[in-house]
Amino acid sequence: MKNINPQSTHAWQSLTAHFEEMRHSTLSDLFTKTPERFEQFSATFSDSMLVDYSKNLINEKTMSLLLDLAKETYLSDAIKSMFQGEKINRTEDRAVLHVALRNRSNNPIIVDGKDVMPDVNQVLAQMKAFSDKVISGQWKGYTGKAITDVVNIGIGGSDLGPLMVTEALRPFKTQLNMHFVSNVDGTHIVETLKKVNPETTLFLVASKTFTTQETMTNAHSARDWFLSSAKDTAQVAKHFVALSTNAKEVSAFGIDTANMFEFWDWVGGRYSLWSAIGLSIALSIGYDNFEQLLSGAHEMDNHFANTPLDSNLPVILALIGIWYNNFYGCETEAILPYDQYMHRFAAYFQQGNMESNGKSVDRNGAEVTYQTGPIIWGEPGTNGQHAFYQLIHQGTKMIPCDFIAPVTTFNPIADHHPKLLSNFFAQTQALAFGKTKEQVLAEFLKAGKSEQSVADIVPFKVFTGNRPTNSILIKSITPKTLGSLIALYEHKIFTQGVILNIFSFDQWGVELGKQLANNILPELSNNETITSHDSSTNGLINQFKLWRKQ
Ligand SMILES: O=P(O)(O)OC[C@H]1O[C@](O)(CO)[C@@H](O)[C@@H]1O
Repeated sequence: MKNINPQSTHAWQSLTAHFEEMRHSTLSDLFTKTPERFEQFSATFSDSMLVDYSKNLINEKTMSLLLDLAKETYLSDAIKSMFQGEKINRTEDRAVLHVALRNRSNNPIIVDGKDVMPDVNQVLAQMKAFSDKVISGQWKGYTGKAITDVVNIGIGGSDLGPLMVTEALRPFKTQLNMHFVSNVDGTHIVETLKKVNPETTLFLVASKTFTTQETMTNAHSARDWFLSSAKDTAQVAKHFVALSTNAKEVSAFGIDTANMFEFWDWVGGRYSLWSAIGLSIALSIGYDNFEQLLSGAHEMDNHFANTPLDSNLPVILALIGIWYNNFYGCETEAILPYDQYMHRFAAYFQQGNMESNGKSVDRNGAEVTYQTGPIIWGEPGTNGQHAFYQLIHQGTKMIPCDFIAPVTTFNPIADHHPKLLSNFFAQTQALAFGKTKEQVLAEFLKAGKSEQSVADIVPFKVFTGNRPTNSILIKSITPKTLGSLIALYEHKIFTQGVILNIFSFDQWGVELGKQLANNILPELSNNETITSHDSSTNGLINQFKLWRKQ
């Protein structure tokens, strides 16, 4: 990967000038000028997904300059480097190969002179055999009963992905009850253990490093709880398996490495749901459905790797994101799924995007002089409409939004789905075109009010519009289409990282807090007054100690 400062490119200079032309354009004007705008700025993927990006503040020139930016920053070469297993995660000296985990065409991918595919396929076979056994009831607990409940203990990428997918694919569920414990707050594990029976519960200890404080603390508490019933450490093997890259720590914890599902350092935590970390997904929806998820992602991988940049969906979405982030000065992006099952989708990509592109040092080690990754947030529609959409519609900030909705529902009760979808369609329309003062007034006049009597209220009812959105319409949320959708967002993040000249696959920013917490933890074990920190930290710790004593 070449380390090009995006601001040094011709395209960046041209985009800066072009922004001055565009900043006063409105979506209404853009749509009026080009009636075929939808055809021009939308595309379908695999006959199951429609991406409409026409309600953005872009024209042909914008897209052409953004594509120049992608070319000048050697995006195509970077995509090749990732798929070929080059060590593009340079600060950790690792390849970035979540694409190998779902490489259903099985073509060799070489890392350090070795094809990784045989190992990938071997772990998939192990996951299939294990999940089949547990789902069929063949795998027995220590009293001979079949497993009814699965508790995934993990955090960050070892939690958010499996949790999001198992929720999104609930209509495909097996009979197993799934639970996810992530927080080191004892409440999380305690409340979960209240719901399960040690005789019929399987714990998946999911941790790439197997050293993460939260996960190891929860795993030890789960094991203690289990042993208080089973009374025999030999029974742990029937109830605890590990999903990890660290065989040494797995054995040290007391899990037989025969019950370990391996993955590799070239799988980033936040890109790991496709790996052994996805075992909870395979248990929740069955292995065949898990494989469909991989296939959907693989299809998007092929699209990303082989499609020219100007019709490459992850690239297009990434470029539009850069347009708002770096030229319009938007700080956040909202992801708004109109699908209750997808209620963790935004939270998942909050980690995906913010841990990947929340960097301020470029690939040369210099401080950046431009904005990098956006703040990601969101909630499902229609709930968000009754909470924060007020600010999106009429606030002072421009918040580009992605609206996502399925055409069909798994719960076709009464007219819920048409109502849901009418909101999905209406919201992007309202955001784009707003309501003028004249329209507000006309409505009042039609209702028999005089212009004079409503003059005071009119300004509050005006919607400026011009608020950009993408709409992603999906035939149905299935394992396959969800796989494609996740991969679409993953590659969008990759593309933005390449263009913004940052390393998207490390996460040094999480280390300092961990280190300082490790320093503070022993200080909490006694009642001595602390003086070694700044006055705020000392004050907080000492008040904690005082109130704890009372
Ligand atoms: O799987 P592990 O090693 O327990 O790490 C969990 C999470 O912690 C992080 O390293 C930092 O928060 C994430 O990147 C990762 O997903």
